[in-house]
Amino acid sequence: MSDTIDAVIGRRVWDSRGRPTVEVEIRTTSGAMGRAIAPAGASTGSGEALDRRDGGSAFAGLDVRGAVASVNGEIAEALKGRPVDDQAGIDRGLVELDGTGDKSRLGGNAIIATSMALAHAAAASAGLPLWRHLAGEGEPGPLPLPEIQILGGGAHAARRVDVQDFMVIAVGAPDYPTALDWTADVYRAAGRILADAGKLQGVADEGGFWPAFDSNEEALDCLLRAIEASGHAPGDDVAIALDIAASDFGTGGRYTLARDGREIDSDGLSEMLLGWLAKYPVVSIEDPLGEDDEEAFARFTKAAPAGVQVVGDDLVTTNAPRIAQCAALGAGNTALIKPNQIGTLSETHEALETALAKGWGAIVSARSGETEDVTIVHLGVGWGIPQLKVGSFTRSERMAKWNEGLRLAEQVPTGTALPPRTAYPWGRK
Ligand SMILES: C=C(OP(=O)(O)O)C(=O)O
Ligand SMILES: [Mg+2]
Repeated sequence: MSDTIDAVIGRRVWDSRGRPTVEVEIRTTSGAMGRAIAPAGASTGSGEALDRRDGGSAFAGLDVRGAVASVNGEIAEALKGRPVDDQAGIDRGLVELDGTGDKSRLGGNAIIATSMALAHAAAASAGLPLWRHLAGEGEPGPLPLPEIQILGGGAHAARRVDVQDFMVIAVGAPDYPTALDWTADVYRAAGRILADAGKLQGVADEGGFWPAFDSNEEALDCLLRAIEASGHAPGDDVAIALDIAASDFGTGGRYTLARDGREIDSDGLSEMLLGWLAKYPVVSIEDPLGEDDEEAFARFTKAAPAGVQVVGDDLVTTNAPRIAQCAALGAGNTALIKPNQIGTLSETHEALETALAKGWGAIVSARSGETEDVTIVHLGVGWGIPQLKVGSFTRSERMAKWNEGLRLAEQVPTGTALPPRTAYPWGRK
């Protein structure tokens, strides 16, 4: 007889932007416990599950008391007595109980925290680490390759520059711990360069430096110089990854650039970005065009140099049918996987499987509003997702995840090595 759910507790806790969010704790009759916290995005895609938010005065529209009440009321009532290992059945039940299609009645935040807490409780009940429980009978993947923000911009840094994330991927690192070492070298080098130039303005939402740059290109030049100054070979050892988050500065194929207010069309934006791909060692570019600009997204994907990863985030919002639709159009070749975009772990897994079945790559990702929750690292290992995106290499809500990866590196039976270089499209050696 499988262990059953005894109690579901919703709790109001805080995220890294100082906003309330939802924590869920699930206890079983055998005494097992699982706990998870919902993250929150700032540059959200329009297809995302909707958080339930409320509150007056300082928290107008930002509080989560209603979502917490959903957990302690309807959700707790529906889950009590159910087998803790029935993730698929319970996730389906949550979607049906909500009944809206966008999860707005119970709250996307209430539902994803419940769904993730359930996985933690089932793992604890079985006496397994979460990654092992998630892998089931299958072989867990190796540690995912880290994608880490060095400079922040866009909606996460008051639009000082258009591009939201200037990141690095240590493509030449032999293993996960070394990838973190090399990224730390680049982060420190960037800090020194910015401080010397008097361009430092603290850190953006995800902990990357928030520089006083006057153009996207100035940021790209700085990042390239930081890689060089760190002693690692740009492109071969440490490459650049960008999240343009273009939906944040354009709709209907018209884009407005932050510094000069200039408006450009889809072709103009594509041309600018393709120029960067030719000039800088960029191996991955996310949301280069807006979520409603699929045709241009497809043209860009085709025009991008071979081996460059073109990632859909706002474009596909971790939604399996949408990933299939974009794959058919040729818009993108890699899906960003954010569990709270779709709202349950089962639907997240379906999105991942759809992406992989279409020949796409996949990156499991944190949100700009985060907490100490480390569930996504276990998804990366348990489900064999090849890459992991978690903002910067500072701020503890980010370090909780990178450090959890180091712990898992001691446990994953396939060892700590990244998949063979040839498994990655950007292999350059
Ligand atoms: C992590 C991101 O930011 P947010 O959580 O604000 O969507 C992103 O756009 O990839
Ligand atoms: Mg993004």
